Amino acid sequence: MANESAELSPTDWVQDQTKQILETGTTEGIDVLGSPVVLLTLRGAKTGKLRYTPVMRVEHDGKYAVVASKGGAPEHPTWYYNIKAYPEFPLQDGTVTKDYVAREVEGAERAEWWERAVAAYPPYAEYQEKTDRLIPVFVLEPK
Ligand SMILES: C[C@H](OP(=O)(O)OC[C@@H](O)[C@@H](O)[C@@H](O)Cn1c2nc(=O)[nH]c(=O)c-2cc2ccc(O)cc21)C(=O)N[C@@H](CCC(=O)N[C@@H](CCC(=O)O)C(=O)O)C(=O)O
Repeated sequence: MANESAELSPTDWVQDQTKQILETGTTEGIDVLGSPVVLLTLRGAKTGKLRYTPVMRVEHDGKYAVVASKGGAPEHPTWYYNIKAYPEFPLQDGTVTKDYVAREVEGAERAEWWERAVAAYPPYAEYQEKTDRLIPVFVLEPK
């Protein structure tokens, strides 16, 4: 997977942040409202293309949560379907890239990780207020 080239987001600010990570070789120094970011490389559910997808960094005990918030929009980000289709993918945190397996979580496990996510990036709480869509949470465990 590493040698296949991946696509950048069509969204300018996301593309800019991804380019910075690729050029500097680290996610260090990339933030959204002061909170750190990690970089996923996901495979498109329909096209099979690799796609760089930055998300907020929510880490605990070597596991990560990935929150399909899309700013509280009424619909899931399309990358939600990419993870559902191809749940094994690399995550870059700082200069380290490792493979993880993602699992959508619910109930008490989701609540536990949602708390961690809001602690890492408080605007997630506002996003959930904005929509009656239950914002999906994936937990990523090292492969
Ligand atoms: C615009 C669209 O974006 P999206 O997948 O809906 O995701 C929207 C955003 O969530 C995405 O840009 C995130 O990276 C934004 N984002 C976060 N988004 C979040 O939802 N949560 C976060 O925590 C988050 C943090 C974050 C930090 C930094 C940063 O720069 C961006 C951040 C997109 O990229 N479309 C592409 C790809 C579409 C795609 O993935 N197609 C799939 C098919 C998908 C399907 O089955 O429908 C395929 O190729 O097969 C396109 O239209 O060409």
